Amino acid sequence: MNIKPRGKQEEVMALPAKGHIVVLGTAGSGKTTVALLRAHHLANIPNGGNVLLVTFNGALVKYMRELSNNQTQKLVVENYHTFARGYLNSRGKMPSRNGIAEPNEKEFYIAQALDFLKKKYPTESTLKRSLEFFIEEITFIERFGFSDITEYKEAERIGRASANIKRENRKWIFEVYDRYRELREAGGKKYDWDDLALSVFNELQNDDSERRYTHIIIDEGQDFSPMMIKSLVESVADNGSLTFFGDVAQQIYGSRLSWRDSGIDINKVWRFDVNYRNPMTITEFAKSITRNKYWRHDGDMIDATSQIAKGPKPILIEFSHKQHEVSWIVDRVITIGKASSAVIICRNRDDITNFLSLLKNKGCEAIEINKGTPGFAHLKQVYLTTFHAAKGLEFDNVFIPYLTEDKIPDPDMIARAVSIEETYADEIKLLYVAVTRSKYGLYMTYSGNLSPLFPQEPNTYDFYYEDQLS
Ligand SMILES: Nc1ncnc2c1ncn2[C@@H]1O[C@H](COP(=O)(O)OP(=O)(O)OP(=O)(O)O)[C@@H](O)[C@H]1O
Repeated sequence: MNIKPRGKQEEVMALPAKGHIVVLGTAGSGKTTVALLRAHHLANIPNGGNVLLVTFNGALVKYMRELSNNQTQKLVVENYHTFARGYLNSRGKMPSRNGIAEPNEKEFYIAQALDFLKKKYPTESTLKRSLEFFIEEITFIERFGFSDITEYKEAERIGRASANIKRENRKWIFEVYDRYRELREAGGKKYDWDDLALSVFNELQNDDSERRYTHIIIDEGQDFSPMMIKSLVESVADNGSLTFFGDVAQQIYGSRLSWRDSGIDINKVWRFDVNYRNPMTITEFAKSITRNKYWRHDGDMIDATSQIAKGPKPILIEFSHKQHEVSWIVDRVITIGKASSAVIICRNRDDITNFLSLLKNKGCEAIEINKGTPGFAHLKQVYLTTFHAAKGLEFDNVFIPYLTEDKIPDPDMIARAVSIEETYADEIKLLYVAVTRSKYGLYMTYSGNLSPLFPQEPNTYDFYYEDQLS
């Protein structure tokens, strides 16, 4: 990485290797870059300790490992769950067979717990709420790590499901949670993916041995639950440092969770507001997404400026048939992918599979990005990815197909939604993440009715009907 930190990036690089640091930065402002540079800097301190650079998803771990090809032995790059499993295993607290309940198993045990309590208290109305309601609220309890009903009842920042539940009725939800854990443990699953962090935290409290990491750096921190961050704070050696990088505008997992609830001890927040990736045209378009009525505002959001003045305006194309839309994207992405990196970002895996086979029929071996993809994103090549896995990555050209009302927001998410409004607010952030992946061109297409999440400001993009295309 031959990047010279500039402005506030340089100031953060120069901060002492002790204590807690929080950096909030807009898309493309160099959070991942400075996270990597600082990780290397800390790992190279003579006689210094080990450094953990931790992020949320597997694809980004691969990307960061690729960027830091001169990994030193003292620097470990991994995702939170790998860290958590490894730590619990080192303490003899991870069953030899996988002891973590997958989301479908979690749903199964919560449904059982709910049935049990409904039978026990047949007239209690709180217990008549939907299964989705209980899954969402139990996940919230786990991510905050409330260890008893009193803590949960007193919590000010409440989960969105419980927002319309009287405080005295939260005890019913907690009872379902207790029963869920009993049933899950009886089924051989000591943890689920959302309460792993609480177990790590509790274990660390009883662990007097020397900490493995002197410094921990968190990238994409906005998607870490408060309990995950608390456990990382606890994992750092006393003489060490914790540096948190995040962007609330890109919070696509666990909304309503805030790093401010996670025990990070700071007196100053650093703000990166210069975008080094997106041309000004894309930055302006991304800002228009945040002015959509479905966007949920947050005081930690950064008002961005772009470092790159020149670039084409984003393009939106309406097609009369989906078939035409797909053919246009396939032809166009193959042409563009010969001279630059080009990605098609889809809402779900089925669409990716379809594009992969259509591209293959035309002799193009596109790469699907997932946690196993080795080194990518900067090659002249066609890529495919989901909105979620695109997080943190960048490409010269980005294609986003199927921007129709029946696809975005995702109908499955709407069907399971406890609150439609909140689901819209979550889904619109996915669109924001996707558009800000582009270093140059941004092509968006649809056939049918345009998604309500698309910005209502036609001056921020160029619009074409398919018959206007050359
Ligand atoms: N000081 C700099 N000089 C030149 N290029 C930079 C600088 N800082 C960052 N960049 C470039 O800007 C782009 C965005 O950086 P990076 O991916 O680190 O941003 P980010 O804040 O993590 O973005 P996001 O949150 O959107 O994933 C990268 O191509 C990076 O190389």
